[in-house]
Amino acid sequence: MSKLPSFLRTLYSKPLHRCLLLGVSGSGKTALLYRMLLNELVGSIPTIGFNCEEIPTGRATLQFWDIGGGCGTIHPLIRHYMQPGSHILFLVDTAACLSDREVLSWTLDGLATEAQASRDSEGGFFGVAFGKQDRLENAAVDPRVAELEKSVRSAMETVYGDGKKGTRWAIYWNEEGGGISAATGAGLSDGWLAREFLKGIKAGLEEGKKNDSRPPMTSPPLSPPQKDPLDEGQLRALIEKQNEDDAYINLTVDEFFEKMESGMLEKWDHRAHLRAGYYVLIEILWVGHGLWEAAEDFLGKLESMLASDSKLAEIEGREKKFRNTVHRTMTTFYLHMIHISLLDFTAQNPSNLPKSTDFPKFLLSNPHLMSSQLWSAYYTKDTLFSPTAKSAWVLPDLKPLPTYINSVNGDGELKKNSSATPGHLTETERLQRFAFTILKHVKSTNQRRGKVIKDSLSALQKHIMHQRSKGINLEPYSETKAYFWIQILHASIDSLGGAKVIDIITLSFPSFVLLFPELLHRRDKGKEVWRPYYTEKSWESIEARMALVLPTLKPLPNVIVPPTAKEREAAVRKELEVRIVGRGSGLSDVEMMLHEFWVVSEVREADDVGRPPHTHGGLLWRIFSALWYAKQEKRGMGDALNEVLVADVRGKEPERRFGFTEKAFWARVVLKRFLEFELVKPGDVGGGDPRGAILMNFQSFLAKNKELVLKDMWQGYYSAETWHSEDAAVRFVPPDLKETENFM
Ligand SMILES: Nc1nc2c(ncn2[C@@H]2O[C@H](COP(=O)(O)OP(=O)(O)OP(=O)(O)O)[C@@H](O)[C@H]2O)c(=O)[nH]1
Ligand SMILES: [Mg+2]
Repeated sequence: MSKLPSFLRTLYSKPLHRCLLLGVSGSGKTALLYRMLLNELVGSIPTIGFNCEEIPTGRATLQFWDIGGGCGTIHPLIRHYMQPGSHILFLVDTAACLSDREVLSWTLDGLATEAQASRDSEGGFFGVAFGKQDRLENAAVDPRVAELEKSVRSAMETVYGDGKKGTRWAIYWNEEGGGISAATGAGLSDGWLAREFLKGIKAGLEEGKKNDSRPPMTSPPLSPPQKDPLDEGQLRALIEKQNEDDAYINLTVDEFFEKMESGMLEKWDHRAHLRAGYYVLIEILWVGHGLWEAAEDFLGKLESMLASDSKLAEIEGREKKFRNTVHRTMTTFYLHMIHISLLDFTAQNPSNLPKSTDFPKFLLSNPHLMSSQLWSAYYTKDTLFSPTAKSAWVLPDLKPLPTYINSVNGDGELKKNSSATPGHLTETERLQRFAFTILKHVKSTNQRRGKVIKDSLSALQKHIMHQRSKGINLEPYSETKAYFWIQILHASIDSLGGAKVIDIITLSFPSFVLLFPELLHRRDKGKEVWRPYYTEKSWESIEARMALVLPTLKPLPNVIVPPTAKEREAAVRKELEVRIVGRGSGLSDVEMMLHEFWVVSEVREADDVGRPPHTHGGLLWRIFSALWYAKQEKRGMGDALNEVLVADVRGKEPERRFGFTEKAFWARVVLKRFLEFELVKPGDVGGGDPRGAILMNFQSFLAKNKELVLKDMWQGYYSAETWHSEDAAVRFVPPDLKETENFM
């Protein structure tokens, strides 16, 4: 049986309503949220960043986003947490509003601003809750209470008009139930407020349906997807029939694409789409790339096909044969579905990597792909056919994409040891990893090879001396040995040669090793590789340690025998394994040292005044220095972080752009560690340049939290599909692999 039903079965899940919890700073948002969730009063520290919790209510789930800070400071951020249709629950600190005119005016201003913003951005329902009522005395007879309610009501009417109460907004007092209070739990621990708020959301939805002229008030309710007219058996029968008269089965992949790009395919039907996707993906797997490159490749070919067709149609004076347009989300979606089926197919056929001629067999074991309605379980029509989804990759709005991990063990759990450091390494392996990391760095950053090598060698020397001084048993540093491996690996990489080679930038070391087993894999061999070039005496000499000593027997090789097909296949398999299990390769101390060294030197060399961060190191630095200043100036760290988040969400092209989710992720990761970090030297903010002091602290911060230098850390929390989506670029999308709290 195929896996199809496992992810087509769960078509109907509970509706999830996205709700923002707003209110002035200290109004009790966090206390309210956790009273609803845990029925406890949680400690009272101001929220830095945000909390996100799901409160099951009736037959729906309310997903609350509690964003730290008052409306004034966070207002510019709100849109990054909001989606069209997000609902808002605005919390009023009732007691403070009565006793403090300033709080009252902040509250009313904030309320008016957020209500207007919600209206303007097609927001959903807007509720106002009067909290901290345990602090009121004689509320029923206090004229100030009535006065407060009147002001709130009139602010809401100003925004929504007076006829809209109940379907667009509501206020919550809970007079009969004893008020609302996170301290006593009134109105919260029994779920009253959540139920009332959900009622409002639903009333708003009903109203929205009745009145079509108004934009929808919520994320589209989960409607049953359109059913494919064909069931699994029928799909299978269709595939079998098409497999029999498959006109393209004898073409090589290149021939097929040539036909496609020149507009010469007989038809461009669903099967042809799947075939092209399958071919693109198997080629991409060989190179060591993934879905993103596959999507680019596919769309490029599609564009050529459409262009050729138009040209031919014009010349021949006929109608165009292909009517499709380029649709990025649709393409990426199907490629994703083919990709996970392909990984599965690969796992089930361990003897060979999938080939182009396996296409009929592949389809037959994944008949669901043949359904042209497959998308409808994941996307509403409105979302999938929006202009944004056509031009950018947009996440599904009905339910998350299935992942390969899900389809294997159903719970999305990554294997535990995914970031484990490798076991004991020989001196030779350490040097090989050192060399490999440097060469990858040179290739991916386009920096000057000579300078990178020189700097890295001196960093290695320091590192080894430092380790040895701590009593760790390592061979002394040897410039000649380190350089020797750089040279050997460089020649090996060059031997990979021309087009469609494995891309070493994405390759992990354990996979790379399999390409050159004779040189790198077998420990004893690796140990002796220097023998043809150096005499033992010169190899082990003191001079060879201090400086590069040229080979005494023969020059170092420039050419290395390229890997055989079998070796390449072994490497690709290993890499797939690494990717399927998450980043399974682990890094040694030497590799970690290099990454840390590069981050620090980049920050030290950059003149970053007012420049948006465009590298990972730059982003870390920006977040760290914001926190450092906040601490020195005794300002709120939450506000400082919020400023980093709203600033330069998009840096200048063509520099690297950071999406909002990416920045928020790193902000939280850095913050958590910053709170546990003791500043080495506070420095003097008042006079002079504090940069030196920050830099010193930054360096020792990184030394204590080395994992921060790994810019792929997000892979433990997010799927690549989510991380690279347009949604993640413009607003905060929570992790889809691990819970948020794990990194906070
Ligand atoms: N008496 C009383 N105190 C409350 C209530 N809710 C919250 N508090 C207190 O009010 C203070 C602020 O509460 P928080 O929940 O941290 O406020 P917040 O709105 O999340 O604040 P920020 O995260 O800074 O935006 C804390 O000292 C809470 O213990 C309540 O219902 N009654
Ligand atoms: Mg809070």
